Amino acid sequence: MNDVEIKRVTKSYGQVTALEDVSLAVEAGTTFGLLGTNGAGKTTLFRLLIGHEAPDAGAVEIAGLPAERGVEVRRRVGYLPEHAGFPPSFTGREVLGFHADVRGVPATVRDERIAAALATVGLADAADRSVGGYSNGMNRRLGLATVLLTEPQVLLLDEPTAGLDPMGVDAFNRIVERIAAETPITIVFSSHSHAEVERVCDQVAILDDGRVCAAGDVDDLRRDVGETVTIDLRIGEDDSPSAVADRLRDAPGVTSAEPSDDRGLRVRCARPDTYGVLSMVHDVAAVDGFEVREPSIEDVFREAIDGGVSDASGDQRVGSGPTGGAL
Ligand SMILES: Nc1ncnc2c1ncn2[C@@H]1O[C@H](COP(=O)(O)OP(=O)(O)OP(=O)(O)O)[C@@H](O)[C@H]1O
Repeated sequence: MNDVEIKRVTKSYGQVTALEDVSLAVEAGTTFGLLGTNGAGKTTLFRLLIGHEAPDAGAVEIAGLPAERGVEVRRRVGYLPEHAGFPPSFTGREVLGFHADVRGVPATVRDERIAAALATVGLADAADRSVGGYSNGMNRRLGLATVLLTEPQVLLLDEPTAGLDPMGVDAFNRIVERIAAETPITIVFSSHSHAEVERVCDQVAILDDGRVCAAGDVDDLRRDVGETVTIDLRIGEDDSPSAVADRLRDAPGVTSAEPSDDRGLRVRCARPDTYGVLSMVHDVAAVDGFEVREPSIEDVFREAIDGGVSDASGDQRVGSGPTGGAL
């Protein structure tokens, strides 16, 4: 059973097409990552899912309801927008009390739900402090607590860790992972970070300029590009990475070869050709060091943005443009 069904959705704001012919399905119980650069259309997709806006074309269903039935949808779906803020003089517990009332949490379970939400996000000890004194990370965790109060079927988290320091990102993501493991909730989680999506999500869709350019199981997508490895080399001072890249680019098995900085060279090649490529570099330049990297979601993203197309069925066409690092 799918908790999210987006069928051929298009949404424009004046001349700007925010989403174009987007189709996605999220199976119940999945943690689904929406990965995309600034302006890719992630927030627009969330706004359509929660029924704050309607698509120009296509259909959106969530938690078994058409998204246009906004009030009913919001009883089943918890939406944490990108910039959720709270009155600084309120305590964490008061913020949650306010949200419990607004969201119609029954009085009989109100205090119990608030205590459970505080415990889940690790704020029980800070519950009676005013949120003006909370760190950024604590504020985000309080935001997460507000959307847990109704025990939703689906959680929509729009870039919940944007702007947090690595410790804050880690703390937030550990909570999301625990919720995903211990409850049947379906989670849709948007991010700019490949590493984060790879860690937290089972499924991913990569959005670029309003279009889905790859989607599917995180492991399957990684396997699709799994025959390509990335070799990061440090080239000795007497040689030029761009000259070495020029010589390698057309060599057998090499997908791409680009200087990565004034001494760095990044080569992508078919796994069986790794040794041959390293030998070729050694033949033409002094190498101070190298690292061979297995494929990651970042590689999937680059393939997709460079022109490849993939979908959840595993049907993939891989692009061959430069590996420019889109994020
Ligand atoms: N209300 C609006 N009016 C006009 N243009 C809009 C509006 N909302 C979004 N857009 C445009 O639609 C496109 C998609 O925006 P959206 O906010 O959905 O992207 P995003 O992936 O969430 O970006 P970010 O990572 O920066 O939050 C952008 O070009 C944006 O400028």
